[in-house]
Amino acid sequence: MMKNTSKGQVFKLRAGERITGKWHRNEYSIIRELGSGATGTVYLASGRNGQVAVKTGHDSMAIISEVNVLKHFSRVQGKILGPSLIDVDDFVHGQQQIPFYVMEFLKGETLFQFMKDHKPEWAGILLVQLLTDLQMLHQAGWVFGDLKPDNLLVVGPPHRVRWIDVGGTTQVGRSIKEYTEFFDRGYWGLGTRKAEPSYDLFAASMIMINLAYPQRFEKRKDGGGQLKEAVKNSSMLSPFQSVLLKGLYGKYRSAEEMRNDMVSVLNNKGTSRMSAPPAKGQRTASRSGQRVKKKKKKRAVMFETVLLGSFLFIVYLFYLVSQSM
Ligand SMILES: Nc1ncnc2c1ncn2[C@@H]1O[C@H](COP(=O)(O)OP(=O)(O)OP(=O)(O)O)[C@@H](O)[C@H]1O
Repeated sequence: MMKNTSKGQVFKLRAGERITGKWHRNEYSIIRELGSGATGTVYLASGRNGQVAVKTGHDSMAIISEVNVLKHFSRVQGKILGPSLIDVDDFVHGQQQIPFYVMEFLKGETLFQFMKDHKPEWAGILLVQLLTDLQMLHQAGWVFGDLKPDNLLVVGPPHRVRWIDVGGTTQVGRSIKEYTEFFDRGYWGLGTRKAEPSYDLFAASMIMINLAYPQRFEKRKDGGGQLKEAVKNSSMLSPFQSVLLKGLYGKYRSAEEMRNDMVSVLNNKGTSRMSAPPAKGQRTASRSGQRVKKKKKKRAVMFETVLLGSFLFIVYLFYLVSQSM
């Protein structure tokens, strides 16, 4: 099913309203709306143990299906991939019984907000984190499906990409349940809509393309060639070209393979910059020339120090990522 963009919501809860679960009797006080989509609306609310995200819907089957996916996520190798599930219940609103579930509130920024304040290298680091989680999900027999920036948040520090909206998660081998054209390899003529790891890896590459082209773009005749061109023409993406193109063309067998390639590119990027040749034309005989030379040298040392610092920071981040696995 292509994602329905019409926001068919039956009712809205207002700030300050309280809902009480019919079965578990837990009470939640609505703080504000976080967002809404085809299956329901998500609210920030306060519960007995602090802030939570409450998703209400009108279609109980869709809500149950999301709850089932969240339950599966919580069992994936003991690592929480999506927001953790806290409560599932119904509440009565007028004549209606409304299904809802309560999950961990992920306090974070969208990928676009985050990238505005951070260096382009961060896109690569977030991709590495995403691929690490995808590897676990795939190993557990699931494919994320509707992978796109809207379904990701960056929490922290330490900064970490987390998934939200697990509605599109599909068991390996089935047909992708939900997709968004720009991130769908079927739309670009680069593969089927069968749920397999390579489906998510295509979308992971497209997330990077979307970060470089926030306005997105329409497909032309040769979708594959067009994406290749888009990667080559972007200074943000071209260092990752080999990895992104392999992801787009379905050349990776696993998220782990793509992740390892991405880590190598990030490492090489750090070291090759540090070993860059010194600037030309520094040799002068005069004393003023010597001063210029000294200044340049000082600047070069500072530059190298900053680069070395950034490189060590990236290595430290990888260490944090591996610790959180
Ligand atoms: N656990 C959470 N923590 C913080 N914010 C959340 C959480 N879950 C959802 N949100 C916010 O609520 C918005 C709507 O979430 P929802 O899951 O309904 O996504 P959607 O794609 O808009 O909906 P649908 O799957 O129903 O089409 C998200 O874009 C996100 O900003």
